Amino acid sequence: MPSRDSDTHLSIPAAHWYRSLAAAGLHNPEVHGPARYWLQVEGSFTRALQRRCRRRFHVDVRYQGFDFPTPEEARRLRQPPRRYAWIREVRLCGDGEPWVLARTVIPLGCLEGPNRVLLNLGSRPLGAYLFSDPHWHRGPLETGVCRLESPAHPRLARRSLFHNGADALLVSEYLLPTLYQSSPNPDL
Ligand SMILES: C=C(O[C@@H]1C=C(C(=O)O)C=C[C@H]1O)C(=O)O
Repeated sequence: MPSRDSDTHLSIPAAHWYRSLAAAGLHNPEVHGPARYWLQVEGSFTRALQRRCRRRFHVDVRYQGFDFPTPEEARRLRQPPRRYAWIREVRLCGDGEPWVLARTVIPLGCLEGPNRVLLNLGSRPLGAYLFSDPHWHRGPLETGVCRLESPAHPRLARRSLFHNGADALLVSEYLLPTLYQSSPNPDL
């Protein structure tokens, strides 16, 4: 997937998506290692990362604007190809270090009424909005196996649709190895 980031190991990689962790594990057994906690953690991912921080959590917005989703994203969202969506790419950083790269595709239908606020999130985490509004419901998590580009590059990812009535947006989170290689579980 093309990414706007010039820092190559911090750019969003191409990934294959699997409906279950077990299916992804056949392609990369690393899903059963320390990353597993992060691939499966329920509730807001932002909250889980904040619990892992010693000092400060912040969202570093790398890109946001209207653009075309990839063909695979459009299929997952059941959108016709080449229809504009609001696309947001961020780094989720803990204690000053990037831990996760996230890409969110928000079809135009999700941006009506009060959800127009999604256009102006800035560095406020998307999860804080989605999990505070009872109209949004998360669908099942998928596990992504990324194309390997360098040792510091994300190798594993997770994504899910968030539904609001007939509308849905797609949130994909790519784990940087620094997140799970030092301390796999925030409760440890
Ligand atoms: C969906 C969530 O929101 C997080 C915040 C994001 C953002 O601000 O763009 C992107 C991905 C998420 O990990 C969450 O916290 O679960």
